[in-house]
Amino acid sequence: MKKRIALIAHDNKKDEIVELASEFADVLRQCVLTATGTTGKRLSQEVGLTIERKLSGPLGGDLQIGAELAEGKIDAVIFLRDPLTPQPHEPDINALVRACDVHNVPCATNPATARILLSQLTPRHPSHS
Ligand SMILES: O=C(CO)COP(=O)(O)O
Repeated sequence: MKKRIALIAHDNKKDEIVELASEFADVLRQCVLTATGTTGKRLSQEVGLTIERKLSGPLGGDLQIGAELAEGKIDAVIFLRDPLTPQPHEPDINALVRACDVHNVPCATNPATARILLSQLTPRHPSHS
């Protein structure tokens, strides 16, 4: 069954999620993707991924993804948070990360962890020995 991945990035991290998604585009194309509004728009326009877009984060997108996750509909979350900029919807952000911990869903909050997570989803190529 296809993995269901949520992709989210704060504004200062959007270039990084585009770079990450480009790097792992082959893997991500094999997954069912969802994203918050602006992140999803950039990933579909700049990386060409097919993504279900929720509302923008400050308007409730994190909560929509958190609700799906609580229902068992999300297998992993890539959430590139900006730790240096206050966010008006901080409670929503915390709720999503908390939901990951409650339901034991992998949640990568920085690119280094995201690369490890996405590498695990990369199909192994059989050797031609
Ligand atoms: O704010 C966000 C996550 O908390 C991201 O929302 P956007 O992808 O709409 O910018």
